[in-house]
Amino acid sequence: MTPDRTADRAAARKVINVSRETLARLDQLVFMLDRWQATMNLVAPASLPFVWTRHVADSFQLLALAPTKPDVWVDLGSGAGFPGLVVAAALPGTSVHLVESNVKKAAFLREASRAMGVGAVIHAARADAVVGKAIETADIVSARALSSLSELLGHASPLLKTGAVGLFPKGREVEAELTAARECWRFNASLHPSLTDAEARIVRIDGFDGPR
Ligand SMILES: C[S@@+](CC[C@H](N)C(=O)[O-])C[C@H]1O[C@@H](n2cnc3c(N)ncnc32)[C@H](O)[C@@H]1O
Repeated sequence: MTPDRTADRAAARKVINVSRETLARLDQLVFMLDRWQATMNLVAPASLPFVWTRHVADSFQLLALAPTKPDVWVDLGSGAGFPGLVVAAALPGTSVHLVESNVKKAAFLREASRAMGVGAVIHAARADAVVGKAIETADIVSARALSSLSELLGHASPLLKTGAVGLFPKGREVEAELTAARECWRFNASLHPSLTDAEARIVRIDGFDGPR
């Protein structure tokens, strides 16, 4: 491990307080990401030395905002598995669905899930093709860096309507995104500070009544 990577993993461990087994699964995720990143662009190359804080811990912090022991967690636009594979590593009893439209990234998710031994269900499809269809209900629906909040609510609406809690990490434009989303949708939202980025917030959707 490079000195940067070692220090970054140690910093992330302040947020990621988990069993040895879960940590081993997360180490395996990072190992797989390094291996596949050599031939395809899974995450921004500049973020790789900081993969533990920028991606793993940033994903892990969502767990504190979720109801305890969710049965079903759906992550939309999972990319390299953030936050979906981190959730799957931390919640072995939860059925975790990862929806990713890029077939190469979906192949990575399948291989990484197998290597981690987490058995996440990978859907190589666009969110709209599976949400409300193959996936009818969930306790949690998450998405990081997929689209604007308003579009996210559209993608997640069949699950939010049936009672899922939404967890959506957002950057400094979060207030503007909330204002725009309120023009299209009726929902209750709370904002939570990010433990990994002082300017970021996590939007938690706790009630959703559909379009305006
Ligand atoms: C910017 S990346 C974010 C990946 C990951 N969530 C993260 O935060 O690192 C957005 C991902 O969503 C996928 N994507 C875009 N539109 C999608 C859709 N409608 N349904 C499912 N996945 C989609 C892209 O292929 C890409 O992997």
